[in-house]
Amino acid sequence: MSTLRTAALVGNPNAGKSALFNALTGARQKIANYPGVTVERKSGRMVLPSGEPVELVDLPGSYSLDPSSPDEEVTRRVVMGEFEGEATPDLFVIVVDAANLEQHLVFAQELIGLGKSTIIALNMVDLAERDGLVIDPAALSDALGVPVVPTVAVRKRGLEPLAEAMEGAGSQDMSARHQVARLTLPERRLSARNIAKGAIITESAAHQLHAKLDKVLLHPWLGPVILFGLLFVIFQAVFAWADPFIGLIEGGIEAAIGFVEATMAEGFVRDLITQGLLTGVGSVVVFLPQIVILFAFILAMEQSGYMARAAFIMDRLMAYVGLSGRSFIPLLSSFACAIPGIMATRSIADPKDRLTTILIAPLMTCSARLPVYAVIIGAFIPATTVGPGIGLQGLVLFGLYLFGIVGAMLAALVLRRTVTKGEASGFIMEMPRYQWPPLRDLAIGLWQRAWVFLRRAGTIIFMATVVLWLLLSFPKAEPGESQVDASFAGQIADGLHVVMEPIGFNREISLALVPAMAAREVAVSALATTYAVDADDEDAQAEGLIPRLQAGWSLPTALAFLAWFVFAPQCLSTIAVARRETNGWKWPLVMVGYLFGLAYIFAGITYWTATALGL
Ligand SMILES: Nc1nc2c(ncn2[C@@H]2O[C@H](COP(=O)(O)OP(=O)(O)OP(=O)(O)O)[C@@H](O)[C@H]2O)c(=O)[nH]1
Ligand SMILES: [Mg+2]
Repeated sequence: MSTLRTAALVGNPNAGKSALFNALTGARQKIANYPGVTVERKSGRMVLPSGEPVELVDLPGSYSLDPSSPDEEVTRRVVMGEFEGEATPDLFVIVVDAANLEQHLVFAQELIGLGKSTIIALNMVDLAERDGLVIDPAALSDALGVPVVPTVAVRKRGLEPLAEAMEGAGSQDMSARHQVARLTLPERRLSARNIAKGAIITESAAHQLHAKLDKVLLHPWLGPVILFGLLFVIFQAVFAWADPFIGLIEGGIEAAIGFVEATMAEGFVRDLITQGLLTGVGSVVVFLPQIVILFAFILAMEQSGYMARAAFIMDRLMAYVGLSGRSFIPLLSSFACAIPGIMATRSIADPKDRLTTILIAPLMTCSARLPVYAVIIGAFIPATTVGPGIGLQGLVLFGLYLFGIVGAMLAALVLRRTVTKGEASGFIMEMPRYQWPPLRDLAIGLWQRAWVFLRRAGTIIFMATVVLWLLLSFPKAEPGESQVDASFAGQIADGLHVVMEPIGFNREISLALVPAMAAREVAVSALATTYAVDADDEDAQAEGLIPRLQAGWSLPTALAFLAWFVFAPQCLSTIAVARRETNGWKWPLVMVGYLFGLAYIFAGITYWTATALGL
């Protein structure tokens, strides 16, 4: 009978702990090919061959039990049994990367030296084999005094032997371990080298191709050019490839509106469905294809090992503004959403580096801005080409992303010289090996992103849109009066408009910005709903958002609106996460203040300049 209740996956970053966790528990933790992906303790349930359930804990990667960053602190506390409300795990499953054995054995020995039940998952043996490394698990097990099980987490290989070893780990013979207990760090390094040497049977020079790839991709000027070119292609693709799919979704929504209008009696519920749900929420959902395309690229870059190279390339650039390549990964995650981005800063050791990264993370263009940008670009930027294969719309989108990045870098520069003053810290990150992104993982990752987007559309965006629709629909207008003028929302908009008029925002925009605090995409659904309510007959209603924007907005207004969204912190969840991660209101308030300030100033400058140029 096993008494195993909890087991923890521990080891160096990027060893495949989360991949193993997913394989063993059926969970879907994020995995990616760079160190520092997991920053929190996550637990799940796995079933041993005997049928007994075990709580399995996935931990952030760590190099030692001497934490140097907040995520490593979590690992230390769980391993040492200092984590509140939780006993020390009954069993450690140390995950080591077979192709990086020597390096990973340094921490592994420290863990083994704790004298707890321990087994080793010798993970990534497929990559080791590909590199021409053959490792003898028995020799490794003899040297370390703990069972060693070869695994390939992403192929679900070796899981059964691993589970069996976990089950049998209760009756471990600790006497075999005396040799590794209580070694100092230099001693552990030396013994790691010897143990690795003794366990590796053959080694060939298959590293060559990767070394060549790195020569090109990390080249001092070729590297940045390739990175820049790649990003350029991505934004072209977002517009060029999405069109047919967007057309399909639009057609579907139009058909649904037609169907509802043909089958339902006129009245409150029908208007709510056509104006609020289908027109409002539908105007956001049409951007799903663009989001999927963007993430297909991001996930492929993450999984292939290229992203860590990009961080390395960016390190030099980031040093100019007082940050290090460490901030790159959190900032990059912020392209999906600032919330995981801000969480990912837990892997940054230096507190001031970390704070600066949190404060600038919202300037990275999150996917919630994509619908906002896309709708305005679709309406005001002609779909012409400005060179062979270079579309103007994609170029403008690329420009907006760059604008955000440059804004973030400048903000970092100022912050590092003022409120978060301090020395820039160095950057060390091990480069993961290149590999083809596993298609299955890509598909799962994409599906998760799409699902996050659709769930937002179905919940927060839907709710905010419906509330706005209600405020727009009541009180009812007198004959001859416009419904929007008469409504509560119209009155709120009149008040806000006073503040926003100087930067070229009309009443509809001023109104849309309020519910868009819940989520940026709501700006789009709010505009769609406002115009749908405002339309005096069904023909006008069926017109769609883009023609209405074209008819109602000047180009300077549209450009100012884009500039606003580059900066404005229109997201309550981000503010809440910043509060949690900085333990107080001070920094989130600084963040909100400076971002709204920048948004107002830059929208204004854009508007006045565009007007002066006669656009
Ligand atoms: N080929 C191969 N790739 C693997 C294997 N296990 C994990 N990977 C890949 O290695 C990368 C890192 O995996 P993760 O599970 O995120 O690593 P982790 O140990 O949780 O990393 P941190 O959370 O940063 O500590 C991902 O790209 C995985 O797809 C394996 O056995 N074989
Ligand atoms: Mg992980």
